Amino acid sequence: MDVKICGLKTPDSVEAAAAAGATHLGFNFFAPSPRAVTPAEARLLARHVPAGVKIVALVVDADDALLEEIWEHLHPDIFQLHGKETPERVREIKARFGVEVMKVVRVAEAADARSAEAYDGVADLLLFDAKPPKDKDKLPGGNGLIFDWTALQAYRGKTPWMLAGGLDAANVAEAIRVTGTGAVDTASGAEDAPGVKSPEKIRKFVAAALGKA
Ligand SMILES: O=C(O)c1ccccc1NCC(=O)[C@H](O)[C@H](O)COP(=O)(O)O
Repeated sequence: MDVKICGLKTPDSVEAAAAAGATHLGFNFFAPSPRAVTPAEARLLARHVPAGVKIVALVVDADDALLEEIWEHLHPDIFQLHGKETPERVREIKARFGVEVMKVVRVAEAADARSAEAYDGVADLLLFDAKPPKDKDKLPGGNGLIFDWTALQAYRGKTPWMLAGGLDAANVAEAIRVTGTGAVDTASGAEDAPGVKSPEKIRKFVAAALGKA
């Protein structure tokens, strides 16, 4: 089981996630987010990431200048594209950096899951997440919202995928059972407050995802 902890901002939380057995650690470069870090900060945090654990750089409709800056500081294993990036933009980013790309697809119903098939042969990985609320002051992700997991039964694509959206230690085992996913991700489900990770909640989330709770 792959387990990603997203929106890490401190060495302690990076170390807690890696020690718990997380396979992917996410740094968030969307400036308005309470989880945002700068590329320079991420470079320092990355020193606490053990070999073999994948570094994921989360961006939202990032321009080339930001992607370059992140690339120079961090050399992430994966760019997580959490905006409205088209298949063409995904292809462009892959060609430019030669890096894996995980495209986020927001799901509320079966048609949303099917729309992900447009990224087949383009994205290396998909991340199915909940649609954000319509209010303008809400973030495009990391809102701790669950979606109807059964909508994913409609997905017929070939691209491997990860599940996100309101997952926490209490519901992740059920999410895995219902969807059959082999990869899960949380941001707010391992926090005491937006942007404040809890080492205890991180440990509990990873243990529950790995069936060790
Ligand atoms: O976390 C944010 O603040 C954020 C801002 C803008 C786009 C995406 C964002 N977060 C996404 C994630 O951290 C996760 O990959 C995932 O979607 C889970 O979020 P959550 O529902 O909080 O567990």
